[in-house]
Amino acid sequence: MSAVNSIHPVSTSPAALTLRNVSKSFGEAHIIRGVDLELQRGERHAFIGPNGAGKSTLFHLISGNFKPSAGEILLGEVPIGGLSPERINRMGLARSFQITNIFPRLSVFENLRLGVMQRFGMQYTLWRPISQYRKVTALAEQLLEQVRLVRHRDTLGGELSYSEQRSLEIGMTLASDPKVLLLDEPMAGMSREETDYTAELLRELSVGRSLMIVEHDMDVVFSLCDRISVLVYGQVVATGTPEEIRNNAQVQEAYLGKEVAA
Ligand SMILES: Nc1ncnc2c1ncn2[C@@H]1O[C@H](COP(=O)(O)OP(=O)(O)OP(=O)(O)O)[C@@H](O)[C@H]1O
Repeated sequence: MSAVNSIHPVSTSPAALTLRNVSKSFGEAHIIRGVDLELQRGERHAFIGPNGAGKSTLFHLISGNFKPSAGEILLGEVPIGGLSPERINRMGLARSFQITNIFPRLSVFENLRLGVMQRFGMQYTLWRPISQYRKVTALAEQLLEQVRLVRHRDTLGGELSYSEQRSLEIGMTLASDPKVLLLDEPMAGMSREETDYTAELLRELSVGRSLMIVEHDMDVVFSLCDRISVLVYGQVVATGTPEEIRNNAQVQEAYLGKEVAA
C-alpha cells in the first residue's frame, strides 16, 4: 500500500517530534514496524487505525513507557528514544492516558497545583519560599481558567462529571507546559455534547503546541486535526490532510469504509 506523504505547512523545521524507522517487537510479535513521521510545530495530528494496529504502543514508545526495538525518536533535535517518561516530560512532552488519572480526594485546584509543583520538582513541604508558593498558585489559577473549571475550584476531583474529570486531567497534563501533547482517546466514553465541548477545548489549548491524538471519533479527528496518519498492523499506510485521507481509496477500503466516504 503506498503512503500519501504531504507535509502540511503549519511551520518550518525542525519538526516538534520526529520518528525515524521506529519499531517495537515483543518477542516474535512485531507490533510497530518502521514508522516514520514528522510532527510539525503547531500541528494537530491524529493517529487512526483498527483495534490492535499499535496506536497505544506507538504512544508508549514516544512517551518513554516502552523502549524502541529499533529506530530514532527526536523531540525537536534531541534523541529521546529509551529515556524515562519523567525525563521526557521534563524535556517538554506530556501525555495523558485512556484512563482518567486524577486525585479523586483532592479538590480541582489542589489537583492542578500538584501538577504545577511537579513541574518545578517541588514536593509537599511546610517550608517553601512565599514567592514560589505565589508562582505555583498563580499558574494553577491560570490552568483552572484554561480548562474552564473555575466554578468547580473547590469540588473534589472524584465528584466531577466524567468529561469534567477529563478536562481536569488535560489541565494537569498542561501543568508541565509541554511543547508536545499526546492524548490517548480523549473523547472515550463521552456523549456527543461532551465530545464537542472537549474538541473545542483541545482546539484552544493546543494553540502554540503540537498535539498528537489517538481517537476513534472520526468527526473529531477530521474536524480538529491538520493531518491524519493511518496505522495498520504497525505500519503507517497513509499520512495526509483530512481531505487527502478522506479521498484515499486504499484507506477507505482498508479501514475507514463508509465512515469517511460519507
Ligand atoms: N506489552 C505487550 N506485550 C505483548 N504484546 C503487546 C504488549 N502491548 C501491546 N501488545 C500487542 O500489541 C498490539 C497492538 O496493541 P495496541 O494497544 O498498541 O493497539 P491499538 O491500536 O492502540 O488498539 P486499540 O485501538 O484497541 O486501543 C496488540 O496485538 C497487543 O496485544
